Amino acid sequence: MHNSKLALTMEKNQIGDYKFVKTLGQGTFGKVKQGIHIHTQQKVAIKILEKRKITDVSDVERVTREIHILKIV
Ligand SMILES: Nc1ncnc2c1ncn2[C@@H]1O[C@H](COP(=O)(O)OP(=O)(O)OP(=O)(O)O)[C@@H](O)[C@H]1O
Repeated sequence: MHNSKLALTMEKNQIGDYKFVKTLGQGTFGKVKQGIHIHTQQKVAIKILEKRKITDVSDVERVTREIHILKIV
């Protein structure tokens, strides 16, 4: 499976071409930050999953389902 995200580098305030602007909220599995594309200024929401919080099979299923739904859009 092709996954370009694997090639992204993460610095303190930036991931790939997106700079972190601020924290939007906190969910069960991690934080959601507002990001802005460094060239186009497009604003996005970036969910940062904390692997240690994904503990059982139902967590994996929930996270996987959300990733699949977001990929369709
Ligand atoms: N696209 C978005 N735009 C703005 N804020 C967002 C966006 N996505 C998430 N947030 C904020 O981040 C918080 C955490 O989102 P996240 O999807 O991780 O968890 P949740 O759905 O609120 O809760 P849970 O993880 O328990 O299901 C949200 O409650 C919201 O405040």
